[in-house]
Formats: sequence, C-alpha cells, structure tokens
Amino acid sequence: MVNFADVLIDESKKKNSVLVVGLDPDVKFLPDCLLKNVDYSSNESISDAIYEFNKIIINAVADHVVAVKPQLAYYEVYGSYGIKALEKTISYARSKELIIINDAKRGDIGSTSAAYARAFLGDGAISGDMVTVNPFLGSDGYMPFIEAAQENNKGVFLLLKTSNPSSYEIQDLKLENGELLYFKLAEEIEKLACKTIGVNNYSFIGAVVGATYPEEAKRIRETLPHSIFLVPGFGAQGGKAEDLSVFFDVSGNGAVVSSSRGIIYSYMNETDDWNKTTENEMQGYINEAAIKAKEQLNEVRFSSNR
Ligand SMILES: O=C(O)c1cc(=O)[nH]c(=O)n1[C@@H]1O[C@H](COP(=O)(O)O)[C@@H](O)[C@H]1O
Repeated sequence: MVNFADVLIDESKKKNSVLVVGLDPDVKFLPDCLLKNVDYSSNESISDAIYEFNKIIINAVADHVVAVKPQLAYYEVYGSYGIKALEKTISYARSKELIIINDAKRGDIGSTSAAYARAFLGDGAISGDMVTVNPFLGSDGYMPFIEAAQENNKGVFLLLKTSNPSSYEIQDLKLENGELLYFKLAEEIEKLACKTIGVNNYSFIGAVVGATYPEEAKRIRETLPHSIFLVPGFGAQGGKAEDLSVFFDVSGNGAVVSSSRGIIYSYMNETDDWNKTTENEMQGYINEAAIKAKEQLNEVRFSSNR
C-alpha cells in the first residue's frame, strides 16, 4: 500500500532533489527591505516581516526541494501572531504544492501526545504532512503520533541520533549489554517500520540522523533499512555533502537532507553590506544556494562510495 514515504520518494523523483529547506526565520538576519516598516514592539509587525521572508524563500526554492521544514520555536516566540505567520506560511507552501515537515520535536505522555498529533498530523491550521517527534518518553509518548500518521496517511520522523555536538551525552549511553542507547532505539523503530512499508519498501515512520555523524549513520542504515532518514546538520553545522552517501540506499533514496541557515541566509555571504540586499536579490541568492545544495546531494546520493 502507498504510504507517506512513497509520497516523499515520488516528490523527490519529480524534483530530482533530496533537499529540504528549513524555514527558521530570525529577524536579526533580515535585510532592511523587509524591516523598514517593522515596529519592534509589536509581535504582529515582526510576524508580518517573517511571513514576507518565508514567501521569498518558498518562491526561491519551490522547484528544487522535496519539502520545507518550519522550525516551530521561531514562530512560537512571537505568540499568537507568530503562529498566524506559521499558518500563513504553511498555506503558502501548500499553494506551491510543497510537502511540509513541522519541526516541532514533540512527545509527551500518551494523552498529550495524542493532542499534539491532532495538532500536527490532523487537519488543523498548523498541521503539516510530517512532524519531528521526541521518542525519549517511551512508546506511549510516540505511538499516538505513529497512529495518527497511519490514520491520516502522513508521516513522522523520530529523533534518533541528532546532529548537535552533545547528542552523545544521552543518545550514546552504553546499555548493560554494551549496546548504545540510540542503537537500541534504532532496533525498536525497525520493529515498527518493517511492518508498515509501502511500495518503495519504506515506512512512514522515519528517523532523524544528523549529517554530522556519518560513521554512526552507516551502522544505523544497516539496522534500520525501512526508515527514511531526515538528515539535518548539512551546511551551517559542518555536515558535508561528500560524507553523506552512507545515508542513502543503492537507488539514491532513503534520506532527505535539510539545511536552514546555509540556504535562507545565503545573501549574507554575498556582500559586506548584506543589509542592503533587495527582495529580488535575496530570491536570486537563495535560489542559487538551493540549486547548489541540490546538485551536491545528487552527486553523492547515487555514488557507490558507501
Ligand atoms: O529535527 C530537526 O530538524 C533537527 C534535528 C537535529 O538533529 N539537528 C537539527 O539541527 N535539527 C533542526 O534542523 C535545523 C538546522 O538548521 P541549520 O543548522 O541552520 O541548517 C534547525 O532548525 C534544528 O532545530
């Protein structure tokens, strides 16, 4: 049966891309053209600028990405106006037929996870197609998301081995049998994933594996062959395209790679006076950065260097 992994793989084939662009808008890095009328004492005014910024990004990347990934914190910080900007961003991305991965990193006791799952995988205003889930509360924390995803033909990405430098402090803890915690979690995810595969042999239950940990990814890929990986940490966090071939299967599928700052603020590297960048120039630079990242990833995902 077709599941959301199939939708993601079909979209990736259609666009010839495994790139996901993160929508992590930070007003500090917006040029003057978007800030000229902003009243910094008003969350509404800042949120309007954020929405304008997101529209520029979406216009620039829509033809070259498999999905966009709004990070919730950047919207929540502006309260209800920030959430409104997220809602509008999601509907704008939908109007461009983009897949939406809400990077919400949610997870709670069962009943609360079920409420989060309705918010992010139901048909509400900030609902997307997939959501990142923190599985460290245990199965009653993550199963409601998996059940909602199955019911609504959507998908989840469970945090497994995250890209940040201190992820080893918890995720690499050694268990009594000598196995690492994230590895045990990979085995648990595989038990669910292998029972829910679609026509491309992948489950709608994906896993987050950081681009900064290619060695670990190689072993995880072997243990968890039925989950699509969401691979953040490419670009600004130091993850390099040439190290990423191990994340993919032999057909060049099995992973989507996300970059936020490296793409959405690409205009900051272009001139010393980036504050003066115009909207047209921004769109051009962001478009070029997305095409470059897409091509770098295409070069490695079909390589036999794994
Ligand atoms: O779930 C995520 O998206 C995520 C997981 C992870 O392990 N590491 C990670 O950086 N992320 C998110 O991916 C984005 C990375 O942003 P850049 O480093 O600017 O590309 C941020 O929004 C992070 O919250």
